[in-house]
Amino acid sequence: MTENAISIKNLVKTYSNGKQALRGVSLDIPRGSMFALLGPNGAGKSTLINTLAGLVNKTSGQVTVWGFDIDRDPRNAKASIGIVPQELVFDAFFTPLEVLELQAGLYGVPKAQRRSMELLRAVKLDDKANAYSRTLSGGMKRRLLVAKALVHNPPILVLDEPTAGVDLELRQQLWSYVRELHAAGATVVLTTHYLEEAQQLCDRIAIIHNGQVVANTDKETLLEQATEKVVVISVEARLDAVPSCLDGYNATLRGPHRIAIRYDKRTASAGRILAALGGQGLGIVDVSTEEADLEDIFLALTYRTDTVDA
Ligand SMILES: Nc1ncnc2c1ncn2[C@@H]1O[C@H](COP(=O)(O)OP(=O)(O)OP(=O)(O)O)[C@@H](O)[C@H]1O
Repeated sequence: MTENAISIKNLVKTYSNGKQALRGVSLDIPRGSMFALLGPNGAGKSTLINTLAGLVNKTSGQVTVWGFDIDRDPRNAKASIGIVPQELVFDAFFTPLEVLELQAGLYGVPKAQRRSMELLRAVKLDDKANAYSRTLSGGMKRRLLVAKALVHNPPILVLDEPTAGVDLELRQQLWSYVRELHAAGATVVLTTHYLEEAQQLCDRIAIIHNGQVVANTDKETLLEQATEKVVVISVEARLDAVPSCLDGYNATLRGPHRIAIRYDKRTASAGRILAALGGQGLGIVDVSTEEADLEDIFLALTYRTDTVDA
């Protein structure tokens, strides 16, 4: 039995118009992980997720979901995954309770094992159980889609850009529920444009760009790849220009009393920069450093492959 929730080998998808959306993607998503799939628009994230869901037919490659090959055992593969799609699509004339009951029916969940009301309570929609879906706000619809993805009790939950256009409070509610599911054992895969969200929520991160995986590692390792740091030094003296002792550094003024110096932490240190400034009689009053974050790494990686592709 495989340890991976999802295992993808050399996945290629070429659409009928010739567009190669996935160009040999290999990716293992460990069971029990909280996994982020990041990538700019058009990178291939939805194509990847829709392949897992059985909505897109792959061109070649091998995919297993919870150990079930999607070609040889599509029924079990589908039963192992719940997908929250990007678009808010509902039949407006069904109530949330009916939406969940219908979905349970589609998945063949016996009546005695259905838990529609429990799910509505979990996503805080129990008071809307019998309202028409068209009367729900965007955020409520999003929550209903999460409940819908969970009716067949799948061990894997995939959320495709779930918080795009969702306000901050709701986003936090949604994430706290997703965290609960994860703590209860679910494997969670999410695609997001909010890098900060991936950084806060996920333990593993893959970056996909132009249909290829350009990074796939645990969050800490990815963050360690950031080699650039910034030290910001505030001084008493009024500065008109960067002091000449910083020649050779990438230094800029951030106002008349602050200097920001970018440096590569492998070859320089804040201490050395301070030492260079120390003898100048500028009166150092404050020093702070800024670490690169996921966004910097993301930009560096996607920029690099842009350049390679060009
Ligand atoms: N049905 C289709 N026919 C042809 N090309 C498609 C089709 N669906 C997607 N594409 C193209 O495949 C590429 C990958 O698209 P995909 O939707 O998977 O990217 P994405 O990373 O999910 O982007 P977004 O964040 O914008 O949803 C894009 O260039 C897109 O235009």
